[in-house]
Amino acid sequence: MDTKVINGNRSRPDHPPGCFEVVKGVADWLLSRTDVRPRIGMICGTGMGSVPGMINVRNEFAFEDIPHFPVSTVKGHAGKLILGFIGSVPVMCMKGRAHYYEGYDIAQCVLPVRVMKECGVTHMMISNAAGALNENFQVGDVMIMKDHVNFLGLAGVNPLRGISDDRFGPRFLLTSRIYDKEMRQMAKQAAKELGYESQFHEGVFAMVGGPNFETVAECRMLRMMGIDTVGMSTAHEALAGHHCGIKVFAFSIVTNKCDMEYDSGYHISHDQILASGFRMELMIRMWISTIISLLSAELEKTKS
Ligand SMILES: O=P(O)(O)O[C@@H]1C[C@H](O)[C@@H](CO)O1
Ligand code: HPA
Repeated sequence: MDTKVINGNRSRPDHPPGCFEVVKGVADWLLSRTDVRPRIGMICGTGMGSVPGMINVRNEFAFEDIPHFPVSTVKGHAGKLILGFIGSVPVMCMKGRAHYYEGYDIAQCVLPVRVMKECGVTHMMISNAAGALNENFQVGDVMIMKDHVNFLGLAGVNPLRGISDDRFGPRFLLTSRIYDKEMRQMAKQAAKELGYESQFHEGVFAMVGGPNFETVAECRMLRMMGIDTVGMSTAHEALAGHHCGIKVFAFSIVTNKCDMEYDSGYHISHDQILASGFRMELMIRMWISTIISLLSAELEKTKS
């Protein structure tokens, strides 16, 4: 049997999903098919669908055509990986994502993030659609993440679980500064410059496993815990990005309020969430474009 030792750990036979050799192989596969050397990686969830339209596209791949890439089965998630430029900034952009609730192993869910790192990405922008727990948030608002509660991670459904490979990052990771302060500042500055300030907040996101929406008791618990928005993605991607040294920025697009009252008759559906996200696409596009202009000066400084 082919077993080998990585970091003092005896690995399982063959390559476990998302191990370094697989990630490197996928990155090499992509880099041999494009001349783009991306610096910014983007994961576009619901409501960020117009952002890929800003890209001067050089190459586009369907997720299903990329070896080992998890394929999205959710309506509204196109499942395309785009390489190109926004202005002069080389980007690698996922139009849609695969979620843990679709049945993937958590390591498979973050494979694209690790591939981004191996392709040269230094900064990452992640978005999701989320329900608002904070009473001051309205549908159509945006919440910049300053922190998260990763319920899956806390329960051990963690992409850092398993054999520790230093080529990704350390065994024991400090996560108290997971969301990059400079990028958060740029995002707030961009919202101010565009006159969007009243719709933008900073707060704490909670990732739950989904795919069901939360019960009233769960929503009340989350609010009591000081959580502002809740959704079914992002925290594991942010964790994997931070682990491998990428500067991470993430935000929630508030597509609905959470149901806090029994027998309220309030209804949440994926189609409503898609419609709310769609209404915000123009604003998000302008905002992301402004953040990227602000970021491009910093990227110039660290060009290799
Ligand atoms: O990929 P995101 O997190 O934006 O997708 C949202 C959250 C759930 O996956 C689903 C619920 O409607 O859409
Ligand atoms: N809960 C969980 N995930 C979500 C929600 C929600 O209310 N809205 C959009 N994604």
